[in-house]
Amino acid sequence: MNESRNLSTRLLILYGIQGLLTFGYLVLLSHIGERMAVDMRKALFNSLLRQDIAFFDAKRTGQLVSRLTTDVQEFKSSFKLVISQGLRSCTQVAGCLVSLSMLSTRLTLLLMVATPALMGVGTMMGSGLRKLSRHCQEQVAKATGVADEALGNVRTVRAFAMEQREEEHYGAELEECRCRAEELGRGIALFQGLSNIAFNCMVLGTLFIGGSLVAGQQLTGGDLMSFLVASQTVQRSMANLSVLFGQVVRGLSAGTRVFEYMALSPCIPLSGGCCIPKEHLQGAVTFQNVCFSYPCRPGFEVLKDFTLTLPPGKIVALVGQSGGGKTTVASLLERFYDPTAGVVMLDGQDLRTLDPSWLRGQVVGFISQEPVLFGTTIMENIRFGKLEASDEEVYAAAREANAHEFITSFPEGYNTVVGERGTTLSGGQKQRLAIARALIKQPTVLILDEATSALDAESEQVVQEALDRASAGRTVLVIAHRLSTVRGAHRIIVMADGHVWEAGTHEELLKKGGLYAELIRRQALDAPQLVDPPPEKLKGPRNHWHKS
Ligand SMILES: Nc1ncnc2c1ncn2[C@@H]1O[C@H](COP(=O)(O)OP(=O)(O)OP(=O)(O)O)[C@@H](O)[C@H]1O
Repeated sequence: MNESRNLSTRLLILYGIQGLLTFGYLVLLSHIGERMAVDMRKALFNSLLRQDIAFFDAKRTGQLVSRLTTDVQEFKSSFKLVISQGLRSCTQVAGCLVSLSMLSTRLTLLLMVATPALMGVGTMMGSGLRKLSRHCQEQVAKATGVADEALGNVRTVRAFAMEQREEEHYGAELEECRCRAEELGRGIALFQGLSNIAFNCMVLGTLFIGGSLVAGQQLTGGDLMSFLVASQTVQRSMANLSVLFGQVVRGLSAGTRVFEYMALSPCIPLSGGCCIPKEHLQGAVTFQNVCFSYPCRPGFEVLKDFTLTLPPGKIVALVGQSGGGKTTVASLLERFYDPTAGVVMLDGQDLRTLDPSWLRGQVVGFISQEPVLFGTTIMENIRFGKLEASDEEVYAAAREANAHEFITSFPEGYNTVVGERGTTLSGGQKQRLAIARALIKQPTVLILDEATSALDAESEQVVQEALDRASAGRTVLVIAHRLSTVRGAHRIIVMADGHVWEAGTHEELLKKGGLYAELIRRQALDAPQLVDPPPEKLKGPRNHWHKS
């Protein structure tokens, strides 16, 4: 009794220590794992936000979001499993190998020859499994992309009654996911089945060789039994490791996918380069012999030897056929892309030498046809143009954009939440918020890309008033489809075939009788009243950009 009481007390103390250590390691593991996941997500998100626009042209949002969520989660789970189960199994294997060598060196040596050979085969199978796992995760990301697109554009899906098609599309992608996951499952099953056979053969081998050693009196029967028990612990731990292996494979390929994007460095950095002091900034823009192809379509030249000057404080209109490259010109001016040849200059300085953050944040204001707002308050949406803007500056920008009145008519005023992408606002209201957001940074150069073309006549007039006000004293590039909206521009540039076809004022171009005159004639056929509008119509919403 004394002896067992003694042993029991020691065991009890050991159990206590084990409980405490288990608690400690799990707390530590969760602390490290969660921090690691947060750090990875932050680093990946930072890296994604810094990528070139060309990168986003080639990727689907769902795939990127899947890397931020599923892949990081998978990597974290594997990391935790490897540390908890993996470390335990490895320690057990190492401890038992010491016991085994003390029982019989010869048997242990045999075991140690067989084990690396088996592990070599396992590693080869493992690399195949990793490939399968990567395909599987890519397919999951693809399916997520389909769901993301359908849910993000649910209004369009509903408007075209395409719910069933989207269901089928998503279902097909999920089926593909299932096939790949099952293939991976079969691979892992084969791997585990084979490893079980291998380990059982090793037990059999031990019994066979150990039996002959017992017969030759080189080993006692008791030692052989101890050897078997210890080698079975090794086997159990190895089996655990093989189960863990599947998880590690998934975790590693998830990690590879996350680190792949973290390691990417953009061609156009977010910042760095010089800034032109405000007092010297004039806003003269020059495109000199610019050639450009989108990186995702390298063989297709959108701009060919394109030369254009935007004089400071003047309004230049860019017109031409759809797909002619007008928006591309605006993208180059914002330095979303760099030209493949030629140079874009601001006040005589190559854009590539200027700080892109300064250029986009303080010099160029961009108002597009379909403004995108964030699902937050009106105040925050306007302040997106200049984070440090005071409330007064926000109100002033809203007034300038003809938006103050409608904002204050809402019960919550500037604190009204606009819904995801601004869905709770009308097109004209969204556009005016986008104008306020662009104006708050007091840009020197303003780009208006079909800013009023999505609006009805009434809201177009209100928005146009705001744009007229905003254009005063700024270098303005207006991109327009409807030629009637740009008659008053200081200069009209007609783009065709990727370069400037003709340029001049409305009157000069009409007199010339070239492409512009032809486009005017064609549009006039669609809307005859635009050819020669009566004087009072000139003040209407369809006649803007007068050289006032
Ligand atoms: N991100 C992109 N990646 C690849 N090609 C693009 C991309 N954006 C536009 N393009 C292609 O470049 C060409 C010019 O497009 P762009 O949008 O500049 O024309 P646009 O004159 O503004 O047309 P629209 O008047 O219809 O808006 C088109 O052929 C278009 O398919």
